[in-house]
Amino acid sequence: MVGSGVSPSSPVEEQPAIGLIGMGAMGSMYAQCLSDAGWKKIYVCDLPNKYEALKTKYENTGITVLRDGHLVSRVSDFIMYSVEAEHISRVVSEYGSSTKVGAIVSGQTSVKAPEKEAFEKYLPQDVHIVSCHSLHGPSVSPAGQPLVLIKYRAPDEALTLVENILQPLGSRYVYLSYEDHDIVTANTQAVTHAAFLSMGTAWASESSYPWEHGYYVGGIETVKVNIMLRIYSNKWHVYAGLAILNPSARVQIDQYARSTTEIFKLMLARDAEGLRARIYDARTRVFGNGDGSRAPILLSEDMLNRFSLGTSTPARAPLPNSHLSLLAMVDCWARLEIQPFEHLDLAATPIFRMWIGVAEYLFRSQERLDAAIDAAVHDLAHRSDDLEFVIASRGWSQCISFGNFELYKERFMQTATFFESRFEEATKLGSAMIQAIMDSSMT
Ligand SMILES: NC(=O)C1=CN([C@@H]2O[C@H](COP(=O)(O)OP(=O)(O)OC[C@H]3O[C@@H](n4cnc5c(N)ncnc54)[C@H](OP(=O)(O)O)[C@@H]3O)[C@@H](O)[C@H]2O)C=CC1
Ligand SMILES: O=C(O)C(=O)Cc1ccc(O)cc1
Repeated sequence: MVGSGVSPSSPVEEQPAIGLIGMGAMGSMYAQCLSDAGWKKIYVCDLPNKYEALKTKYENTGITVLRDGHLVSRVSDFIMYSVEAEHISRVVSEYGSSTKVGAIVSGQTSVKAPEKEAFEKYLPQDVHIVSCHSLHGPSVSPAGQPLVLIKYRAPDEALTLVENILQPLGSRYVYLSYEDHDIVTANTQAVTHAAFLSMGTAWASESSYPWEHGYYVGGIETVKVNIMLRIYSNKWHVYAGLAILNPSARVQIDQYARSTTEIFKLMLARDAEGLRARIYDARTRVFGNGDGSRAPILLSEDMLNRFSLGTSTPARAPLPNSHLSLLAMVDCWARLEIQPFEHLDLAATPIFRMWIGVAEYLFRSQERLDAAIDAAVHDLAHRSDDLEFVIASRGWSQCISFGNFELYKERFMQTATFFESRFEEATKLGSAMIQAIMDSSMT
């Protein structure tokens, strides 16, 4: 194995050859970052039909484009597969046998059960496995974000070498097993995405960009809109993979739909006391008695207002909102006995961090929570949105339970197409909002 103490300033002949298979959003972000830092031997490929285009793109850079994963695997000391989780088995079965003897193999997939199976099945015994997962999207700066490392079949020096190779990302290493990775990411990502996917589907079903008409503008509404758009502007397969292939995810997404529906039934029955009891109970289970020792994630509503799409300030005082998506989220965490704050410091993605922040903002204020419960039972302004939301969350849960990628893609793309014209602005604002919240939570 290449000396594990190397750095980008080591002489070229001592540097490890780094191979990246899959040059989509994550693969190219890694290639650029590692090359910028000074790693000199970077070999990349995507599907052979993209060879010429990639070659042109990386001409005169330190990044060498090869025609396929065989060529990358046979020359590289560290190889990362950055391909769709749905395809990881097929891709590793194709190139795995070309892996250089003694190399370290890694994967970037968001769900590890299929990756682990593929590596065990198709990699030769004389190569090491140290996997990884950046817990953020490709348009977020990796600096300070969690980067999961999984030492599965490898000596300590192999882990040290991977740590050194990835050091230029500036990410914070989180060490997990393959199994714990999937439990943690189901708790943090899968169910969070279900909430935002459902918001998007609900608004698209009403053919509405509500923030352009003065609704869902300002404060936590801004977070809902920006993150929903951010998710729909990402690749559908990322969300499909981590929801459908993660063994723990389905149960949670099913519970989210159940919580949404049951709360909505209490609303329809005008059962204020039943709803209040259920929501207060969920609050105690998730937030405890609120000793106030942790600073809130969302520092101020004013700060969030800066990132509103459409109008920068609400056109009118916000209408009372049941915040059904949030009542259901906390209810769901409570019923699954998930303690979201335990994941916050260890392995929170930016989106999960903001989602807990929004839940906390609502649930840690008696006044805001009571206003939401009152609105849920007595106010009809959001009732039709809430109805669409219930249908959407049930639909997403059912779709994921079928395990059908094509169906998932159809649903996702139908909503994404509706919002597509708003993605550019939303991505800029969303990234700035995430950065502001990350900065404020690090100071
Ligand atoms: N995007 C995100 O926010 C994050 C994604 N991830 C994970 O990283 C992985 C990659 O995601 P991302 O980069 O966003 O997805 P992309 O779709 O942008 O990139 C995947 C790339 O791999 C290519 N590919 C497929 N098969 C092969 C093959 N046999 N040989 C070489 N290349 C191949 C794909 O080609 P084609 O499109 O033609 O199939 C595509 O260009 C996924 O597993 C995802 O879950 C992890 C963290 C964040
Ligand atoms: O922050 C999120 O949850 C995102 O949506 C971005 C993302 C998507 C997939 C990952 O594996 C990691 C991060």
